[in-house]
Amino acid sequence: MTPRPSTTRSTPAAPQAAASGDTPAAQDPPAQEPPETPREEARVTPMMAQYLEIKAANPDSLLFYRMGDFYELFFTDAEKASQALGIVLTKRGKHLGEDIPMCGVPIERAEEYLHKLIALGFRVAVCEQLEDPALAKKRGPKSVVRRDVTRLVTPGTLTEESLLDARRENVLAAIARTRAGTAADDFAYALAFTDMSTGTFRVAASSREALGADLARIEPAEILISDALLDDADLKALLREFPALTPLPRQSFDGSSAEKRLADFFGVAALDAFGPFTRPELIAAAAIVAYVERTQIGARPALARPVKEAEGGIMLIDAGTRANLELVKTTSGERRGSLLGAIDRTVTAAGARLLARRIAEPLTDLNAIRNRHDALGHLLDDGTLRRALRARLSAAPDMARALTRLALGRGGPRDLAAIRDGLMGARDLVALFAAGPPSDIARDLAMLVRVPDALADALAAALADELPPHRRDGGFVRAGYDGELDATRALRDESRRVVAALERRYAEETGIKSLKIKHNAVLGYFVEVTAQNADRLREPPHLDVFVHRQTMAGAMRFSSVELSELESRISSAGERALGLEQIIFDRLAAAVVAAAANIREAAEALADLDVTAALAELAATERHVRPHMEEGPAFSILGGRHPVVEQALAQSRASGAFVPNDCELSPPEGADDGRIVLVTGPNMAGKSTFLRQNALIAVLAQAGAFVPAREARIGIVDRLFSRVGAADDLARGRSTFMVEMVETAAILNQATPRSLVILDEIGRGTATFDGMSIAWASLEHLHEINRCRALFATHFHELTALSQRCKRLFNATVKVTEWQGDVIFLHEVVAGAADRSYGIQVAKLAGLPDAVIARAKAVLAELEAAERASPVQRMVDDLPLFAAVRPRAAALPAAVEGGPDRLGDAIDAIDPDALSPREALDALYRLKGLRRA
Ligand SMILES: Nc1ncnc2c1ncn2[C@@H]1O[C@H](COP(=O)(O)OP(=O)(O)OP(=O)(O)O)[C@@H](O)[C@H]1O
Repeated sequence: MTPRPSTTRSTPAAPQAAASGDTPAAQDPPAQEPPETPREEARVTPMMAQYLEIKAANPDSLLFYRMGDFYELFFTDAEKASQALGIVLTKRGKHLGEDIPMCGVPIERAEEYLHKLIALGFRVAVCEQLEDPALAKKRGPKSVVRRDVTRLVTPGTLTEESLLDARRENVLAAIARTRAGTAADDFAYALAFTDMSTGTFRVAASSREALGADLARIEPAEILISDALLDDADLKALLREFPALTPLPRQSFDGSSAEKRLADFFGVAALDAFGPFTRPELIAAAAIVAYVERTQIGARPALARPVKEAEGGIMLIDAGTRANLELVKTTSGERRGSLLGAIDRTVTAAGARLLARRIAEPLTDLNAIRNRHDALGHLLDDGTLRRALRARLSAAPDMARALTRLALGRGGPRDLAAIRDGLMGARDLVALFAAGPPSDIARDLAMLVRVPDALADALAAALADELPPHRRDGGFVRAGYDGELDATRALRDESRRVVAALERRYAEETGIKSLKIKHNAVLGYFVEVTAQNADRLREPPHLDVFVHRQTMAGAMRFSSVELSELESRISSAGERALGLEQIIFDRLAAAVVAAAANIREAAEALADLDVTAALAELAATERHVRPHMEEGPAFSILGGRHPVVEQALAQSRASGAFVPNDCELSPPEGADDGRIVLVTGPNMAGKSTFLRQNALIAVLAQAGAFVPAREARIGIVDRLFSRVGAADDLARGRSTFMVEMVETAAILNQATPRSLVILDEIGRGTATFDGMSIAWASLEHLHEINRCRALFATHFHELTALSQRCKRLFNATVKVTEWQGDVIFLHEVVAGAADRSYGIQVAKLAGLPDAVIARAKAVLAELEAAERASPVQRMVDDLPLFAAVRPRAAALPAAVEGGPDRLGDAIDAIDPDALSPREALDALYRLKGLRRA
C-alpha cells in the first residue's frame, strides 16, 4: 500500500487549512472589509465568512466544519458539543472582538462522536471540503477551500453501522392530516414510515384516535410533522411521548406536489403501480422522501417503493397495552425481560429486526397466520434442515444496510463483500430445500433464486480476501483482477525496492552504516543519521548531495534531489493505484445499486427464513405447540405458560418450576360470545402472570409463532386490551387512578366480540366502595355490551357473586395453601372463588413488623364482621343488569313528558367530560333519586 501522508493536528488549527488562508482567526486581511467599520475587531476572515454563511443555513444543527483531518465546531456549537462529548473547549482567534470558542473531533472518531450527539437529541450538519486545499491555494493565497454541507445527521436518517443498533430498526415516520369533511374536527390522518438504513417504506391510514397506538407500534426514532399541526395542543401533547419530533414548514406537506415528488423520486411517470393511496398517505410519503432528500443532499438511498398496509390486517394494540405487556421492550425500555427478549433465537441482525416487527404487529388474517405456522411447522419437523439453515444463515451479512450505505456513497469495501457473501449464501441456501415446501418458504426461495448471480461473481472476482474498512485505504481489489492496477502497483512496490537500494548506496558512499531512509507526513522521504555522523554529510563531497532539513535530539535529517524524485514517483504510482481502485469501487457499487430491488428481496427472504427457523428452534427447545387458529370467539388454552416468567424461574434455581395453567374463554354451551373469567386469589398468587400469559399467547399465535402451551385453540383476536397496574402519568398531569380510568374507558368504548381484554385489579386506586362499584359496572358492561373474551383479576371477592347473573361469567381462583400460619403459593388456577385475600400473610412475608401484622388482623376481623351484616348478595339480587338499565335510561325523558322535566334538566346540566369518576357516580345516584321522586 502506498504510504499516505497523515496529517497530525498542530494545535489549534489544521496546518493545510492555515496554508490556504483557511483559518477562522482574524490575522488575515478581511475579504471585503466594510469601509465604515475599519476597526480590527470588526474584521471577518474569508473562512469565517464562509463558516457563518453555512451555519446560518443550518441553524438547528451543530455544524461539523471540516478542516483537514478534523471536524471543527465554533461558537455555541463548540460549547454545546464540548459539554456533551466531554472534549476540550479551546479558543481560536477573534470574531467581532470576542474570542471564538472552538472544539474539534478527528475524522476517524467522528462516527463515535456523532453517535453520542444523536443519542443526546442533537442534529448534526456535516460540512465537507469539496476540493483539494491545494486547488484553493492555486486560486490565490487568501482563497478559501470550497465547502458545503453534504449531509444532515438526524435520529431517523442514520445509516452507519456504528450509529445503529444492528438488531433494531431505525424508523423515520411522517404524519399527514387532511380535511375529510366540513366539520371543524373532521380530518383524515395517515402515516408513512421508513427504515432508511434498510430501505423499507410503508404507508398506513390512521385516525386521531388510532394515532397514538399506531406510533407506539411503529416506534419511530424521529417523527416529521407539519408545524401547522403543532397548533393542535392535544396532538402536541400526544406526540410529546415520542422521541425526536421534527416540525417542518407546511410546504413539506403540500398536497398538490406530493404525487410528483414521489414519482420523481422513484423515477416513474405515475404512481398507479404503487397501489391506491389516499391523499394523506401520499402527502406523508412525499414528506418522507423530501426529508430524505434534504438530509442526504444529493445522495439517494435505495428506498423501496412505498407499500400500503392492509386496513384491519394487524391486531390493534394500544400504546398502554403494548407497554403493559412488555412486547418488545420492558417498561424501563430494555429488550431483555420483554417477550421479544425471551423468544428471540434469530441468528442474523435482519432476522432480529423482522421478529421485533412481527411481535409488534400480530396479524388478523387467518390464512396469512396459517401460512406462517405451516412454514414454522415444516422447519420444526425437519430438525436437520433447520440446523443446516441456521448454520448458513448465521454467516449471512446484513445486505439491506450495506446496500443503503453503498447507494448513499457511504459504503466501504466490506459493504461490497457483504453483498457478495449475502448473494452467494442465498444461492447455496436454496439447495438445502426439497421440492414443495410450504407457501411462505416457497415465496422466500423464489426471491432467493432471483439473486443476480453475475453480480455475485463479479464481486467475488474483484474483492481481495482481506478488506480494509474504508475505500480510501485502498488495497481491496484482488491482484490479477485489473491489469492496469496490477502494473501501477508493481511500479509502486518496485519504487520501494529502489528506496532500499538507495539507502544501501548512501550508506556505502558516506561510510555511515547506520544511515536510514525514513518517511513521515511532514518531510516525506528523508535521510536520517545520528548526531555524531551528521557532520560528515555537511562536508564535501556530501555537502552537495544532502540538504539539511531538521535537527532532532540525537539525530539529523537530510533530503536529496534523488530522494525527492523517487518520492514523487512512488507517491504518483501509489495515488494512481488508489485512484484506479476508486474507479473499480464506484463501478461495483453502481452495479450493486442497479440490482437494489433484487438484493433487497433476497435480504427480506433471508430475514424471513431466519425468523421462521428461529421460531421453530424456540418451539423445539421450549416445547411450544402449534395453535389451532380459526375465526370466531374460541379461546381455549391447555397448560399455558408465561414465556418470560418461565424463563426467569428456570434461570433462578432457587424458585420452583413454572406451573402451567388452562384458560377457557370459548363460548359456553348455547352462547355465541366468549367467556369472561373473573380471577380472584391472594396477592402474589400469580393472577397477573396468568392474565398476561394468555394475552401473550394470543400475540405469539397471531404473529406466526407457536405458543407455550400443551394445546391451544384461538379464534382470531381483532384487538387486544390490557389494563394492568398503571403508574402515574405526571407528565400529562394524570394521577394513577385517572390513568386507570382513561384506559378502562378506552376498553369499554372499543372492545368488540372478537377482542381479548385483560383487566387487572381495576378500581383498586380509589376508596373501596367506589372502586368496587366501578369494577362491578365495568364487568357488567363487558359482559352485556362488549361481549368480548376477557380475564378480569380482582381483590373484590364480592364480584364473584355476579357469575350467578351473568351467564358467560365464570369464576376462577389461584390456589394457595396455609402451613403453620404462612401462606404457600401453588400458582394453580382452578374454577371457583377465593374466600380471602391472604394480604396480611403476604405482608408478613414481606417483613412488616409483628405488631402491625397483629393489629391488621384485629382490624380485618372487625371489618369482616361488619360486612357480613350487609351481604353483597342483596345487590346482586336487587340491581338490574347493565343491559336492562340501558334501554330504560334511554326511555327516561319520554316517561316524564308533560310534567316539569326535572330529570331532563338535571341530565342536561351534566358535563360528562368535566366529572371525576366519583362525581359521575354521585350524579348517577342523584338522577336515580330524581327518577324515584
Ligand atoms: N404459574 C406460575 N408458576 C410459578 N410461579 C408463578 C406462576 N405465576 C406466578 N408465579 C410467581 O409468582 C409471582 C407473583 O405473581 P403475580 O404477580 O402474577 O401475582 P398476583 O396474584 O398478580 O399478585 P398481586 O395480586 O399482588 O398483584 C411471580 O413473580 C412469579 O414468580
